[in-house]
Amino acid sequence: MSLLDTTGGSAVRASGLGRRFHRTWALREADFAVPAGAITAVVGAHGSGKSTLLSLLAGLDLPTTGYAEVLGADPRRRPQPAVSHLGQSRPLYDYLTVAETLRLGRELNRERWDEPYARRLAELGELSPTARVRTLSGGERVHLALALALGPHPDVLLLDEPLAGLDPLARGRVLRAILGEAAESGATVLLASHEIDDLADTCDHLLLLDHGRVRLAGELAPLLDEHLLLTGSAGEIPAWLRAHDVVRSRHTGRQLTALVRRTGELDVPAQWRADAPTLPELVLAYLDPAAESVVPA
Ligand SMILES: Nc1ncnc2c1ncn2[C@@H]1O[C@H](COP(=O)(O)OP(=O)(O)OP(=O)(O)O)[C@@H](O)[C@H]1O
Repeated sequence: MSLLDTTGGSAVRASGLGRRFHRTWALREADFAVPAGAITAVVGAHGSGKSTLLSLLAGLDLPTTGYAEVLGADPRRRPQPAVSHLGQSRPLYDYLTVAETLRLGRELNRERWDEPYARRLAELGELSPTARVRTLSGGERVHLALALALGPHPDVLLLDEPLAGLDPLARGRVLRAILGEAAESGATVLLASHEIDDLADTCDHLLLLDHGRVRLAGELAPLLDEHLLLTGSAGEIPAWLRAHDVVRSRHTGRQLTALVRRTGELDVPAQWRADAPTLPELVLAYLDPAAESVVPA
């Protein structure tokens, strides 16, 4: 398995990183590194360990095994506020107004806070400065929480489902805000999301978790290049195909479709069709439990 670049310039690194809750391993033996400035999609089914990983990287939780490094330091000693974590619970004070919340953000991040930028982010969500947090809709809370997270221009941004509960228009706005921040300040972004379609044009790296294990990690374009979506006549998986990693194979009517990870040269016979997979096709092939997989577990 190719892992994210573990040579110099990593903003985030994990080695043997694991977290067990009672008898459940939420994350196991995670080894990867994320280069500075990368925008990484953290994807996986429900319960695959995404939030656990982001909490460990944010220093909000302790690993059971291994270690993580963020900006060259133990996440628990992270240089505040160079690392921002936006959790799924969007921690906000219900009794404050939007303006008071932003003021609190400024007070907590005096050295780095960019007031006009934070205000612009809040305006993106059409938030009235005098509105109380408890009166905001789920989407409006996301905008406010994002303004708090991005306001200090963090070097590393850990976002747990920032798009959840947003309509398609708002998802686009939020993604553009995140990308704008990354482009402007060179921030490293790890973005956990189930909205894989939205991530395809946004992220340049991928970290795919499956039952707490890292199944795929790396730069997105080469990862996509390593895989092929092959379509041919239904029947046994031919021997020339079995020489590679068949991630998923499926029969639909008279057709056999297989997503394959090339392990060397692959000459596709003329009667077979070969396509480059999209990001959603790649992710679903790895995660779909109904797959007739021949990859060893
Ligand atoms: N505090 C906890 N105590 C016990 N089990 C936990 C705790 N936090 C997470 N888990 C378990 O660890 C596993 C991974 O959970 P995690 O929340 O990291 O997954 P996730 O990929 O973020 O899921 P989702 O997509 O639903 O947000 C799950 O089986 C979950 O039940």
